[in-house]
Amino acid sequence: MRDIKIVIAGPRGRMGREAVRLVQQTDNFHLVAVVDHKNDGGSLSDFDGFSGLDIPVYSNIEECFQKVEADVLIVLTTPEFGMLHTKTALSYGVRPVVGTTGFTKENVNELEAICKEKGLGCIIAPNFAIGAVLMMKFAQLAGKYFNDVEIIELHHDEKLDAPSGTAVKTAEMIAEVREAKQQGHLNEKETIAGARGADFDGMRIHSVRLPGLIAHQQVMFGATGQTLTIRHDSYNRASFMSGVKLAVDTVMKIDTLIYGLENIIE
Ligand SMILES: NC(=O)C1=CN([C@@H]2O[C@H](COP(=O)(O)OP(=O)(O)OC[C@H]3O[C@@H](n4cnc5c(N)ncnc54)[C@H](OP(=O)(O)O)[C@@H]3O)[C@@H](O)[C@H]2O)C=CC1
Ligand SMILES: O=C(O)C1=N[C@H](C(=O)O)C[C@H](O)C1
Repeated sequence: MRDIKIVIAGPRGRMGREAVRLVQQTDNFHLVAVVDHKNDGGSLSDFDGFSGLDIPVYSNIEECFQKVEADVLIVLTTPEFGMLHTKTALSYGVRPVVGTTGFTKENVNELEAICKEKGLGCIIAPNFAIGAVLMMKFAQLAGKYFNDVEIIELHHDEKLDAPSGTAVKTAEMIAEVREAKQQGHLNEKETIAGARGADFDGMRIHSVRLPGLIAHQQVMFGATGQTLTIRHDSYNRASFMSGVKLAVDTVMKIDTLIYGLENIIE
């Protein structure tokens, strides 16, 4: 297995901390730097929970790639910075593995064009958990047979984007196969704005935010006399790490952009 030199953006975050652990535990992965907008210089070991990790810290991603040779950037920052970090990595010939959510269709298209032009791999994964990827695939299968669907995503209350990247991806995948339909009663009216959730191609997406939750989603289908519910729960962030590992290994072997782990799992 070839050695892969990795930079992580957002190392002090909930996902970033897990990713640092993953890289440390994987023989052919080597953490060469981290990008942390609030800290510049010094070492990752200066921060709580990273003792012994003598890894350089850069606040400026451009400076990071000018000084450090890297193969892959793992992007685990906030929706506001995800696009900037991904584009910067590509401009330095570094392959991005993007966990950050909140990308628009236009963002994905723009990145796809850059990857094509440069012949570089990039993976954007709205959800790295294998169970969540299966939940989306199963929901897509069900969407061929049921055209009434409501997606209910439930997350911790520190989450910045709504709906979740997973919910949007699920809706996109269902929309590829579902017979178009505007759901609910033709004359339905919200007496409180937002009561019926977000409208994606006539499907509804509901976002629940509560302390105590991590990342959960159920996709409910309905037809005469029956419902079908497909549900996935992540109880911790370690649940995402086998997907991050798969994405890092895979991004080194591709020269285009892949949006969604369902496109790379066997
Ligand atoms: N694809 C997947 O499977 C998963 C994706 N996610 C997504 O990953 C992202 C991160 O989630 P999570 O870890 O929970 O969020 P956190 O808020 O815990 O972490 C984000 C981290 O990014 C840091 N940060 C913000 N801006 C910058 C910047 N410009 N440069 C460097 N670091 C920066 C923040 O620092 P500070 O707080 O100091 O500002 C923080 O440490 C979200 O978009 C989330 O939706 C989450 C879980 C799974
Ligand atoms: O912010 C999170 O926590 C998560 N974000 C991703 C999303 O928006 O779908 C993936 C997972 O649901 C956890």
